[in-house]
Amino acid sequence: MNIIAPVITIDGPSGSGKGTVAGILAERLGWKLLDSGALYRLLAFAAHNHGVDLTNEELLKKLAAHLDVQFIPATNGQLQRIILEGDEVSDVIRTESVGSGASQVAALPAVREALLQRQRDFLEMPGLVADGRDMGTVVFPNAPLKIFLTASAEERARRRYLQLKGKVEGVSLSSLLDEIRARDERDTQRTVAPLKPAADAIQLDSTELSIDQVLQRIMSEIAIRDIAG
Ligand SMILES: Nc1ncnc2c1ncn2[C@@H]1O[C@H](COP(=O)(O)OP(=O)(O)O)[C@@H](O)[C@H]1O
Ligand SMILES: Nc1ccn([C@H]2C[C@H](O)[C@@H](COP(=O)(O)OP(=O)(O)O)O2)c(=O)n1
Repeated sequence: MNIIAPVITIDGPSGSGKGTVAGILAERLGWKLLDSGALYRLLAFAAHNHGVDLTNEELLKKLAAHLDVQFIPATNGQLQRIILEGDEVSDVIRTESVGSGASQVAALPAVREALLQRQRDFLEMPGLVADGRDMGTVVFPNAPLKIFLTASAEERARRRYLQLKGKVEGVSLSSLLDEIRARDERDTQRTVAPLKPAADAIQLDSTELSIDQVLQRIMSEIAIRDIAG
């Protein structure tokens, strides 16, 4: 019998806490993790390295189909590691400039199409936690639990600022807020797979919630649905 593994999708805008919450949930449940944004970031980063213009849909589609990438799962409190063409790129793909490039290539339909099956291939027993923009709407529309995580743009910029301060030079709260707003605009306005809650998603505003409180809310939704065994 072919048993389909359950998926929990966590979609939402930049800085809402998706990656943090998805990583902790996957570890807690012993499930696989799909950080779909990393795929778009890797593509933008690889395009830059190979001198491919971020508007060249044909070449980006080919690059996306052949991306040589390895995700090494988190263990014992160590974060997931990402290897691109043999080099560790876990940190360098997290800058706001790579995020902005990711958002540009992500608006191209041929790129999304090229990455679709690669994302679905992450699904395996006992389950998958998938974070991104279109996990609940396009990639895993039958997921038994869909979360749409938000927070005010000001709070998301503040979180990013705290995260990057001391690690990245010249980071400023006001430019982060501008960049976050520009990315929100591009991600929600694009015609293909725009950022929006699935009709059956649970919307969670984390502006006033701690990471633990967000996790508690999601754990109670998992318990209600009895999806984690
Ligand atoms: N509820 C929260 N309260 C305060 N800080 C948070 C919360 N959720 C996440 N963070 C912090 O905000 C930053 C961005 O979170 P992240 O998970 O990368 O967001 P996303 O994946 O949605 O872009 C991280 O430093 C994270 O620790
Ligand atoms: N499923 C996804 C995931 C990310 N993207 C695009 C849009 C986002 O602005 C970029 C980067 O996504 P990522 O989740 O890594 O960004 P944040 O951590 O939320 O800042 O990629 C997408 O279009 N679809």
